[in-house]
Amino acid sequence: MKISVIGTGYVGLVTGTCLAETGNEVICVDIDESKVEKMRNGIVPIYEPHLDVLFERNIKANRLKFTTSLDEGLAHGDIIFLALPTPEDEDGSADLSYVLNVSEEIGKKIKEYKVIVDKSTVPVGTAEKVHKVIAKNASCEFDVVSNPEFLREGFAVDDFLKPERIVVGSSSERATALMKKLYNPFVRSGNPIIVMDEKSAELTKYAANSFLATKITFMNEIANYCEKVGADVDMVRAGMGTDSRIGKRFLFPGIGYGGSCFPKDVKALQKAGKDENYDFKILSSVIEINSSQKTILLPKIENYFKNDLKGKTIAIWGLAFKPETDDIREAPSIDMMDALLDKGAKLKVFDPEAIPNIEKRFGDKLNYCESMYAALDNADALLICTEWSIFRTPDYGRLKQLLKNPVVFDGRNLYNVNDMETEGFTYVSVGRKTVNL
Ligand SMILES: NC(=O)C1=CN([C@@H]2O[C@H](COP(=O)(O)OP(=O)(O)OC[C@H]3O[C@@H](n4cnc5c(N)ncnc54)[C@H](O)[C@@H]3O)[C@@H](O)[C@H]2O)C=CC1
Ligand SMILES: O=C(O)[C@H]1O[C@H](OP(=O)(O)OP(=O)(O)OC[C@H]2O[C@@H](n3ccc(=O)[nH]c3=O)[C@H](O)[C@@H]2O)[C@H](O)[C@@H](O)[C@@H]1O
Repeated sequence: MKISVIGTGYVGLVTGTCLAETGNEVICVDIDESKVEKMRNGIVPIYEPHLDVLFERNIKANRLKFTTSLDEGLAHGDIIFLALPTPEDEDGSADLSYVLNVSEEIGKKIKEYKVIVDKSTVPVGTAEKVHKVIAKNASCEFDVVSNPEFLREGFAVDDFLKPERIVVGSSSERATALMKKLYNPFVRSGNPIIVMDEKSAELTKYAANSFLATKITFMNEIANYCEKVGADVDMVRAGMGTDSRIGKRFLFPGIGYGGSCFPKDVKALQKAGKDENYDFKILSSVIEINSSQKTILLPKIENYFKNDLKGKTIAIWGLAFKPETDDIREAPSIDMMDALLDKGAKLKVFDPEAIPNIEKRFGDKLNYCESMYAALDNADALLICTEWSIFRTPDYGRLKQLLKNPVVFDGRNLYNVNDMETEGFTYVSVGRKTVNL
């Protein structure tokens, strides 16, 4: 099939590449000329594990092309995916201007039947709006489908190729048949394509993300309470998670959720509720708790240094909002770094992938290090914000030798508390006892 993808970010590029992998002819359109230039030169513009292999293979096979020309994209695809940004607007709602502006152009430019697929995360009623905007100028038939995306950054290729489900919101039999044909290769293992109306599909996406953010936030509150009463959140998590009704995943407490989606999507659903005079009280709590959770370790760091962080050097491991990505959007590390800089601390930072993005945000305010151990050299303490695998088994001897004080503040509970106690570290984590303070 002929596919066009408008917007070649984390979702668009993965969608385009994976659809090319199953034999479709794909053109990816992006407004960012430098990005398109890079991709034309065979460079994957984002860090996403396993994407490079598929990317290269499909470019070589002539199934994956890139352009800045919307006209070219619209002429090519029978199915046109919109994978455009829907960032948080000033009032918390999703900014639909990217989606609606491109839709307006689509209306003016399409000359034969097309299925316009909204893959961006958008509020209930957007498919209707997109339909209206296109219909204003369209001289041919078209259908609008809502097809929310559930991939996770860092696992995007795997999630796309082997989705647990595909949601198709469509009230057109013709469009639904095309979508089923397109996605059939991805659901051979028996996972379902769930067809529903457009509004339910749109809400499914917000409900899923908001539920997951709530699950994490609930565990963060349990963790905070564990510290008050001397319980161990790892034990509580294991005890709870084995109940299949609860499940083991997304119960890991820490310094809050970040990323390009949970924060904005929870706020967008809360705002959408408000617009209908519905008060999503649970979401308001989630937003408030997550915001304070991001700096939950700050008072503990201040306490260790007797409220005087001026001139103290803190090493930070992990800056991306989660491992296996270079994405720093809403990363808890940013809140911690802002707060520490504000208190007069100096920061030596390391992340395997996110430093270029962090450098754009912080400039020369930080000391960027080439390795995890270089960051420790002469630092007064270590703070961990992201659980990259390489941090999991450090050389404890080297850690102690390089740090001025053997103290680790761990926002992701990477280490066994008893091991850290035996190794002689002052070890502060989330929802577990602090040792050697
Ligand atoms: N990042 C993720 O893991 C997931 C994101 N989503 C949703 O997918 C949508 C896209 O998200 P990302 O891929 O993360 O965004 P992104 O910011 O990484 O990529 C968006 C791309 O669209 C391009 N663009 C902007 N205006 C354009 C235009 N007029 N014409 C052509 N290209 C244009 C930008 O240059 C950029 O390359 C959002 O609604 C997001 O909520 C959904 C599931 C997962
Ligand atoms: O809409 C989206 O963009 C995507 O948002 C999330 O994916 P992503 O943001 O890539 O990453 P997650 O693995 O979900 O992690 C999000 C945040 O929650 C935090 N988290 C996750 C799990 C956990 O147990 N504890 C926890 O604090 C992570 O550190 C991270 O900051 C969802 O998992 C995807 O299904 C969805 O498609």
